[in-house]
Amino acid sequence: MGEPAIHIEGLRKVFTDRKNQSVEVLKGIDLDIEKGDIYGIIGLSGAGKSTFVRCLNRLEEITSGTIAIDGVDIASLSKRELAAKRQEIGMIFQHFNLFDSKTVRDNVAYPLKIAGVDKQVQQEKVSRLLEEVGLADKADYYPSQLSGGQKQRVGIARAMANDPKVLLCDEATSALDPLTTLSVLDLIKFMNKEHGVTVVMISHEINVMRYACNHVAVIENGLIVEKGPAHEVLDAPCSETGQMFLSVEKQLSQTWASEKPKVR
Ligand SMILES: Nc1ncnc2c1ncn2[C@@H]1O[C@H](COP(=O)(O)OP(=O)(O)OP(=O)(O)O)[C@@H](O)[C@H]1O
Repeated sequence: MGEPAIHIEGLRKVFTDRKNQSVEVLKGIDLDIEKGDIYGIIGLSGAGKSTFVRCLNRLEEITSGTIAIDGVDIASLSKRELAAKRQEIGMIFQHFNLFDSKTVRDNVAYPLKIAGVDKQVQQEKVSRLLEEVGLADKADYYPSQLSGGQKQRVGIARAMANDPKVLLCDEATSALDPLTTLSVLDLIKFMNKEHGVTVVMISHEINVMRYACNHVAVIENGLIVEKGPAHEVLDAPCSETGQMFLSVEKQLSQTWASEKPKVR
C-alpha cells in the first residue's frame, strides 16, 4: 500500500470559550485515508465532525498532532505555502458559501483567478466544469436565482476548479431534499471516479454514508470509536453511536405515526 492521501495522528483541538474555559473537542484522532477513497465520518451533533474536517485544510488551527496531506504536514506550512497547498484541497459546505454578488461563472472562476491562471484557460476550464455539473445554461445566473441543488453543483464545480487531490464535504447534502441529495452524491462520486479526487465526507445521515462511502469512521465525543469498510461499520456497528444510528434508521423505516413512540 502506498502513502495515504491523508495521514492523521494524535489530532487534538482545544477551543477556548467565551468564559476562557478550555474545551477539548478532538481528543487524539488517528486515521489514514487512502488515495481515491470516499471516506465518511459519521457522528452525532456536537461529536466534532465539522471541527475535524475544518482542521484538514486549516480553517481551524490544530492544537497538537499531525495532519499530512500527500505527505506534507500542513501544520508546518507558512501562510504562503498553505495558500498553495489549499489549491489541492477543495471544500463544499452545507450552506454552499457561494459569493452572492458573483455569477455562477465568476464563482467557479474565483479559485482559478486566485491561483493566477491565464484568463483564456480560466474560461475554458469554467465552461468544462459547468458542463460536468450540468449547469452550462446557468453560467450568467446569480446564486439567488438557483435552487439548493444547483447551488451545491456550483459549489462542487468551484471546489474542483484547481483539480484538487482532496475534496472535503461538510454536511454537503443536509440542506437538500432526498432526490437532490441523490444527484449531488452522484456528482461527488463522478468527480471521484473521473478525476481521482479523494473525498472526505462528514454527515449524520447513515443513508448518505451507505450510498457514497467506501470507508466509514464513527466519531463519538471527539474520538474515533470504530472505522472500516462502509458496509461493515454501517451494517454491523460495534460502537454505541454506530448501533444507535442503525437502530434509529430501522425505527424510522418501520414505525407508523399511529404506533406507540419507541424513543422518548
Ligand atoms: N469556535 C468554537 N469555540 C468553542 N467551542 C466550539 C467552537 N467550535 C465548535 N465548538 C464546540 O465543539 C463541539 C463540536 O462541534 P462541531 O461543530 O465540530 O460538531 P459536529 O459534530 O459537526 O456537530 P453538528 O452535526 O451539529 O454540526 C461542540 O460542542 C461545539 O460547541
